[in-house]
Amino acid sequence: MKLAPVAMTGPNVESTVVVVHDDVTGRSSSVRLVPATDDGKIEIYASLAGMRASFGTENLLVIDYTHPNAVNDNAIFYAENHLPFVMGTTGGDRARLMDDVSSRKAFAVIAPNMGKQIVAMQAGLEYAASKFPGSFAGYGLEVTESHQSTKADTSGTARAVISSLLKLTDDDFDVAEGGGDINMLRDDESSLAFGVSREALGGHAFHTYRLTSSDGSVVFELKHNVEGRTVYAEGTADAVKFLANMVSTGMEGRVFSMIDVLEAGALDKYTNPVGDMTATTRRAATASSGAGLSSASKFDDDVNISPRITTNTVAGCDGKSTLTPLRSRRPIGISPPIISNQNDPRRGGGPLFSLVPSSPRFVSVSYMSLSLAIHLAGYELSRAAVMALFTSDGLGFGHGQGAGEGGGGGLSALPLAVGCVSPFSICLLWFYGNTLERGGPASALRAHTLICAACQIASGCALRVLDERLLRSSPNDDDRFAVHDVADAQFRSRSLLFLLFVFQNAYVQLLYNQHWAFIGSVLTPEEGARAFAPIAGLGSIGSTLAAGLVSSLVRRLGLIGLLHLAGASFVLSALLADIAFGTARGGGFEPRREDGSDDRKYGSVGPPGDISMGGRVNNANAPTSPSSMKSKGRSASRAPAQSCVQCREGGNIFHQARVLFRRVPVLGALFLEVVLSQCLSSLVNFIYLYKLKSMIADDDMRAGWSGTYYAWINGVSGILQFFVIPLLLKHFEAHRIWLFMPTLMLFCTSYTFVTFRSSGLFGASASFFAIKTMEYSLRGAANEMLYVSLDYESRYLGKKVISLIAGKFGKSAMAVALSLLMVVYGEEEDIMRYLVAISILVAASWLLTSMSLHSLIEASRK
Ligand SMILES: NC(=O)C1=CN([C@@H]2O[C@H](COP(=O)(O)OP(=O)(O)OC[C@H]3O[C@@H](n4cnc5c(N)ncnc54)[C@H](O)[C@@H]3O)[C@@H](O)[C@H]2O)C=CC1
Ligand SMILES: O=C(O)C1=N[C@H](C(=O)O)C[C@H](O)C1
Repeated sequence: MKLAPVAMTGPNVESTVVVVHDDVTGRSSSVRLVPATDDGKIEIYASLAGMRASFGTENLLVIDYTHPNAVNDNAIFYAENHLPFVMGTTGGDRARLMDDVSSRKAFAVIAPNMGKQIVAMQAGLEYAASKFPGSFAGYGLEVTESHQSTKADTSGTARAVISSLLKLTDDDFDVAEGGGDINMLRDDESSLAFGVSREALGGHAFHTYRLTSSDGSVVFELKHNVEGRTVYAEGTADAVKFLANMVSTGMEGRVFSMIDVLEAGALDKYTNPVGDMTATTRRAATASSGAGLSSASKFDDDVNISPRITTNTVAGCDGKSTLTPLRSRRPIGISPPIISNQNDPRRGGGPLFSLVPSSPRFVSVSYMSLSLAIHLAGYELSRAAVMALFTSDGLGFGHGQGAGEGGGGGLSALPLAVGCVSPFSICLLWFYGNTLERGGPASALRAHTLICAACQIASGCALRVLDERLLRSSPNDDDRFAVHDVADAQFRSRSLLFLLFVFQNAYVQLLYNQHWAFIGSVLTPEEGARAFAPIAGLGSIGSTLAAGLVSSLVRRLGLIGLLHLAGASFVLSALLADIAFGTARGGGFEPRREDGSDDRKYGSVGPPGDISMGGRVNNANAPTSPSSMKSKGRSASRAPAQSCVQCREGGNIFHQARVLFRRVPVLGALFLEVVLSQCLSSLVNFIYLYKLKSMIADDDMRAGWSGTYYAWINGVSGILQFFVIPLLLKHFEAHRIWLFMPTLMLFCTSYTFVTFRSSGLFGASASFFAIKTMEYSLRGAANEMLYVSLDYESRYLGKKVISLIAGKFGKSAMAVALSLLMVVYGEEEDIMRYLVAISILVAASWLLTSMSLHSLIEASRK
């Protein structure tokens, strides 16, 4: 759905162009405001003709939030021009309004209040009134309502509610023009005294109805207090969908109420009324107060909707009416969700989708989820093979065969490779963005997954040739040709492995984001909140199984065979993703580019997690999560529309971060905490890999060991994330996580130090195991719990800064430090012991930072 480029506005308003910005999707639309004068109407007629030619006669719908003075004329205009309309505007001559619309057999939803909850309350009162008329006989009624000082009329909602209450009581309450007995508050002082918050003085609707028995011994009070406009925008979205469906049935035009809309929803007559509205649409309407005209495209819905159905758009902007062409039903570019906050009570139960399992959306999401799981499985295979080859003595950076030093080392180039991952990811993102722009999401994902597969397979073939060359040449000081040949082959294989390492780590994250972007685009936020955890669980199972199989696969296929198998998994993943896109295309809900929209986001959504040094995708710095997506919606509604604009306009990200940290010190502390934890993560990973290489010289065995190790990490973090942490968080205060993580690491690194020489692999791998498991499970939940307590702007920018800078900075800083150390000292055992000692210091600094973060959280809670 799209906003139309033209909108009607008040006759006294200058014709102008406004830009309507959607905070959620980041998209903007320009809307030309045309005053509702005779001249203006000529322009509107011309625009209508153009829109109908472009989008189809039935694909236009009006949303009217204008002025009480305009109600009657506007309604006749819409009815005579065969424009179905949703009218929220109150006032005017209501009886005439109903007559005018009904007699013209026009389609409309007209309601003085679009807030679904308020409408449900009204319906309840009506029911009580019809069931128990007069049950409050003798009770006196008092009504106070407060609105922004600019509101021209008496609350239409109050009038409607009073008409129901007057069926219950015999009070002679007067609701005449001008308000009658209603106590109308329209000045800021009275509104504040009535409980309205200062920020909502410009837009609120507070209502209190009090019924008091004649002797004053019994008092009933009914309140509905709304700040902002989101609740109306949401209801309007439902009304639009409902009306589009009614039009499509071919029935005669009728005037519906919001109770009709609610009842239709309750009876599930059509699918997913809110879900099918785009976030853009809802936000645009949220920001609005005016009349909107919108257009829509045809779509075949998944269930219960006739193929003829058309859907229409919501439109609206500051006090105007808009014409809106619609292209896609779904927002694209939703940030990839990460599982966290599994204990979120808002998750609730209920079916996964409001769709039947055979519906195209269910099928397409299932295929994409499988594609994601196979992609992660392929990554596990590739990681095990690449790490073992990277540190191998023949093809890799070890010192065995080539230098004749008898096996060992192999990690000196690793920090540099890790340091190259972030810059390479940025280039890749740019490249991906271009492909996306040229071919759209489906072909971009296909092309890049196949590139990824081809690189694994081609590298495997090249490494096999180089390995044979190395085996053929016997390094012998006297045979200068053979020495040169070995050196040349090693140079090539090392360069290839270096590139493969960087490439593989950058690519896995990028493609993983694309899978989630598709899933996030196809599912509504409500469905997503239920489906993300099982989908992430499927991914977890894929990677755990693959990692667990590495050991037996490597025995059968060898390391290069493992690379080929990884390549084959990526091909399969591409195929499944293609089927997912194909199904979406067939169902008419394929995420695709939209004119003027910020669709590059589809491919450039922020990283859902990060890739550790040889690690899997983790959610340490996840920008969003299913639960946060929900809460994002919630707080976005609380936030002033311009707050996000400030986020974008406030200079470069470093400047924004400085300003933000000064304003929200808890985010500054979180930033430091993330930097230190990422430094430690890289360091203990390096120590673990060093120990692994020095204890297991055989490449195949090393790959097998590391596969099993990662299978345990994946498995344990999955169990923690899905089962243990939600349980624990019921009994322990969440902010203790911040202290728990570094304390555990202080113990683990001290243990590694004490046992470094004696305990073999166990001591070194324990630290890495602990930090990785926490990163995959606890970290995301901890971050989200902190973000959720912040205001919208802090959360939006905080996530951006922390995920973009803190995580990468921590890793890159450690990579640079380790690279320098390797150049100066090499891989000496003593140096490694120093590194373990340093890891204790880093863990201690992390603990100190966490303590300050913890006390800031405590202080803000108080
Ligand atoms: N049903 C519901 O749930 C809700 C209804 N409303 C109603 O919506 C109406 C507007 O409320 P606000 O946005 O607060 O008022 P507002 O005064 O901020 O905006 C009204 C806009 O309508 C424009 N306008 C005036 N005459 C027009 C015309 N002939 N054609 C097109 N546009 C015209 C004005 O230029 C102004 O920008 C009120 O009647 C209010 O009671 C508001 C919120 C919720
Ligand atoms: O003007 C408003 O703001 C509102 N108007 C409607 C009304 O008059 O009832 C609905 C809600 O009160 C907000």
